[in-house]
Amino acid sequence: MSRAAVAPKYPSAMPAPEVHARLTGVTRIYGAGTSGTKLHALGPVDLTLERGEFFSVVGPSGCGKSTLLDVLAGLAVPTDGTVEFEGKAIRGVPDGVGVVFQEDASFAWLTVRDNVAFGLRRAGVDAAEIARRVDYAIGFMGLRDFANAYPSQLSGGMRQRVCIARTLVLQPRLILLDEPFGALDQQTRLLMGDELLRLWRETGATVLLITHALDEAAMLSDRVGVMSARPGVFIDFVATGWPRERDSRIVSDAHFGAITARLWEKLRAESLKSLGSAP
Ligand SMILES: Nc1ncnc2c1ncn2[C@@H]1O[C@H](COP(=O)(O)OP(=O)(O)OP(=O)(O)O)[C@@H](O)[C@H]1O
Repeated sequence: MSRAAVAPKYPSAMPAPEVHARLTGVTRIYGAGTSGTKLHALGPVDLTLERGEFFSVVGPSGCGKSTLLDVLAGLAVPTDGTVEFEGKAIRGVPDGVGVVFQEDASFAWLTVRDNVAFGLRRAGVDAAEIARRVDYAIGFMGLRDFANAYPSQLSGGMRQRVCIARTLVLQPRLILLDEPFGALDQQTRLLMGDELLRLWRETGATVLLITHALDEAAMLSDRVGVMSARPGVFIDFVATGWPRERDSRIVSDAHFGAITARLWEKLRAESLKSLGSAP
């Protein structure tokens, strides 16, 4: 056997990456099993998320990104293939997985504090523990002064902070975000990106972010997966090489431009396909 074949892939001082979630041969066909119209939305997709990595997905509109997230969240069952989280097949929403959606999903009739406490109350967590976790999440997301406000009294960015705090309070080990900042203006989006990086660093959670914004993907991620036009499959994986300590100031780094250029090069052709135009 050659030396190269037996050499360890990682130096002994550096632990090998641990698989946190894995999709193998996952497809999703809407309407499968019925006599009506079938729509092949996704796959086959193979994807491995390492524990603690920040992974983003970009792809043309309608290519199956949200479907991919739904499958990982246990909200949709794949037509084919397997989905694992922490070594176990996913059936239903797994404990330890938190989801943040694009739309403002805060409850208008509850205060910020009650919004954040909602999931814990439903789960029957005791009152002292709820108070402790809610205080932490509200403080972490900079919402302390708004704890007794209602969502209608907050800006879009603050409401999305409430939604993130509501997920954070559940102490997820895998956080799935579907276009969480899509409705926000550019400056707020970049600053919310900084908040998300801080949350990722401090919790050690694995993050999967779906975004249309290439700058967001390039700035936030350790790795970006580019999907094809529907049915979405991964056509490229781009490792950004950023240090763990990073923030939105890296948008002025020359390397940032190189990453977004590569993402756009791949995405442009696929987006034209999904619009029905020639590249
Ligand atoms: N419940 C459903 N039933 C039938 N078709 C669906 C359903 N949900 C999504 N689709 C279709 O599946 C395809 C993929 O949808 P999906 O929302 O996953 O894509 P996406 O990449 O997240 O889209 P966008 O970028 O516009 O948010 C689309 O053609 C969509 O119309």
